[in-house]
Amino acid sequence: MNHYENAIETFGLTKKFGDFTAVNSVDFYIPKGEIFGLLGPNGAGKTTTIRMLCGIIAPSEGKGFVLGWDIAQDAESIKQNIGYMSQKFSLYHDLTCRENIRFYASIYRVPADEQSARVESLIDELGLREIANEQVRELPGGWRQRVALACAVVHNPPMLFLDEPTAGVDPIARREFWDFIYGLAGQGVSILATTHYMDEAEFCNKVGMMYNGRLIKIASPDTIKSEVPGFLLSIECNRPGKAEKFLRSQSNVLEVSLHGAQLHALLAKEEIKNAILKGLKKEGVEVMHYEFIQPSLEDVFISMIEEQASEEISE
Ligand SMILES: Nc1ncnc2c1ncn2[C@@H]1O[C@H](COP(=O)(O)OP(=O)(O)OP(=O)(O)O)[C@@H](O)[C@H]1O
Repeated sequence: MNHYENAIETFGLTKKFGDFTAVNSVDFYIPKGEIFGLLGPNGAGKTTTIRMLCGIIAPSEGKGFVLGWDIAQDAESIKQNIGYMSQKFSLYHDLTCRENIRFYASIYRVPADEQSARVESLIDELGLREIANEQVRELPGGWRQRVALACAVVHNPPMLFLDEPTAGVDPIARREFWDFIYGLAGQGVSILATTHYMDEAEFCNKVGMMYNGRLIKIASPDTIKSEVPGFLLSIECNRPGKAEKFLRSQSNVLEVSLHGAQLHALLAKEEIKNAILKGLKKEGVEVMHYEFIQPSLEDVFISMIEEQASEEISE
């Protein structure tokens, strides 16, 4: 095994498809044993970044190192030493859950006399015992996701790539999934996971926000939260539509969004709250409840994208 400090390092990593730049000069690193979350809307370039790092497609420009190996030269060594769970879990539907895991154990050259023990221990760790003999085609998405995870880690890879591993999976299964991933990181496994779910970013040591092929921000989830420009006031009222219109007309209100029956207003200053509440009353809006809330990563991401878009317009 190579000597390395960072499981991943990239320098100006870029992928062009014809004239289109899918990944634009991305720089980041993942220290050994850390979880890095790549967040961003569809088409941001997350999967393309992973494919380059796994040695599946070649970068157009820039450099990337995985477990100390150069992605341009050592793709085969990388492939043998990573786990990769792609969006379309690559499972064999006519094989059982156990047969799928066993199959991947042979592909990844787990020694023959260790295969059974490893497969059975993963079946237990991931709670797959009751469906171990069922064909994958019979299983709902949440189970398939666990089987795919077992296949991706069967050879104990020190680096794991997870591309939207929990898409379409219910919140309890997502939580269990992340508990397992956390355990792996605790054993020194480094992890790169992409997700659309902002709440999942909170399981990560660092989060990279990707948009239009660029990594627009890298920070810890807490840092990102603390960087939100303003104070987020949540308002519950009887006429949300009218309240929204009023709030949008106020220059001190930076953003307004509707979340079910609640309005979120991002105030430039904390002290304008009273004037806002008075203004709503004057408009005939009855406020039942209000409170300042901690912005979610989604709130922060939206404001970063807006900032980025306005920078691009002014360039
Ligand atoms: N082989 C390809 N040829 C041409 N364009 C491609 C190719 N692969 C990806 N793209 C384009 O590159 C952009 C980035 O795609 P990518 O799949 O990396 O995004 P993503 O952030 O992973 O989004 P998603 O969550 O939808 O997978 C998209 O506009 C996509 O259409």
